[in-house]
Amino acid sequence: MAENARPRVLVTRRWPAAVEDKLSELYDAEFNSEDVPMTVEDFRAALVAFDAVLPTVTDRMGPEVFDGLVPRTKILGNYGVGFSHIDTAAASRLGIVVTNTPDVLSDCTADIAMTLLLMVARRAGEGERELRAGAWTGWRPTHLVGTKVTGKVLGIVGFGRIGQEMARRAHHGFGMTILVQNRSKVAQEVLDQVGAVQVDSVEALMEASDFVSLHCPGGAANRHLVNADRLARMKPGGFLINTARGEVVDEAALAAALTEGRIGGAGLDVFDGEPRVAPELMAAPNLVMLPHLGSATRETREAMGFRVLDNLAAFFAGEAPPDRVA
Ligand SMILES: NC(=O)C1=CN([C@@H]2O[C@H](COP(=O)(O)OP(=O)(O)OC[C@H]3O[C@@H](n4cnc5c(N)ncnc54)[C@H](O)[C@@H]3O)[C@@H](O)[C@H]2O)C=CC1
Ligand SMILES: O=C(O)C(=O)CO
Repeated sequence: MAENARPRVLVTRRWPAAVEDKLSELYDAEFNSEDVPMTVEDFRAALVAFDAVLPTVTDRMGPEVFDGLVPRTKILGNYGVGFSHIDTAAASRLGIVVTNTPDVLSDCTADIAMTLLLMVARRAGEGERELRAGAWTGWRPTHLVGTKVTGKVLGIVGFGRIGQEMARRAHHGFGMTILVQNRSKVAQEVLDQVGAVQVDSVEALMEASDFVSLHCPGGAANRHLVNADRLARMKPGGFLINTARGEVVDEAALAAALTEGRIGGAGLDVFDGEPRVAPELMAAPNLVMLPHLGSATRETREAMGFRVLDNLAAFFAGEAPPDRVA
């Protein structure tokens, strides 16, 4: 970069206007005006042309994006907390720093997990569809009878920032008993805030919970963490909620469990290979699906953008970016 030249920054999707304005003010910023996911070739070209590239969850940055490059890019400022779409080891080998946007989206993502839990338990999607179809014949004691949420057991897989927010909502708002399964031991005082008990296996959690909500990262390590065997361990009538990543659940096994009525229902905000949704899921009963809305509030989407800006500012000032993940 020539001395005093502003860093060249590429934003891979459209961002909230306030953040784009700030980026244009501070950097030589370029936006993907068509707002469609970039290809591998687009990324390879970007990595040799820009000082910073700001990708997001729809950008698959696998090894083929980085292979054999001599990049100009020094930082990938991911817009989002999950970064399993980026081959961080390949980026690091090329000396590229990777950052994410934690915390600012935890509330809203937990809200969507709670929304899915309530919607599927109380058959809200079915009810709305029936009413809009003009098929509602009136109140009756046996109409769209769902499952009570208050006082039930919620099992949380992945007790990090979002998992803990989910537990707060469920425990303090709905009197739920919280079980936790986490990769590492959770501090007792953190469990005590929501009266939670940590169990030592996913199996134990599935067997003891009325509702299971997934809040771990995606990626190869957690692919099909919820598989046919673990689904079979759920209580008959139990519910599965996934706002983590699509690949965490074996979707074919989930669709079978729903279709055969082995579990009560499921709520999904994320899908393996999204935006494609597996036909088996489309056909499955007792399933509420949302198009990856976890962080989709005006306030949060702006905060995510400004969090990326904080990381860029620190990086280009020669300081450690606060949210460095690789
Ligand atoms: N639906 C949506 O729009 C959104 C989805 N997400 C997803 O939520 C994930 C979690 O975000 P945060 O809570 O901020 O991350 P975090 O890093 O604070 O928490 C993740 C937790 O999962 C645990 N974990 C990892 N693998 C595990 C396993 N196999 N079994 C049990 N626990 C495991 C970790 O130890 C950690 O405590 C993100 O990685 C992303 O994939 C995040 C934001 C929005
Ligand atoms: O931040 C993430 O990981 C998302 O999935 C979108 O906010």
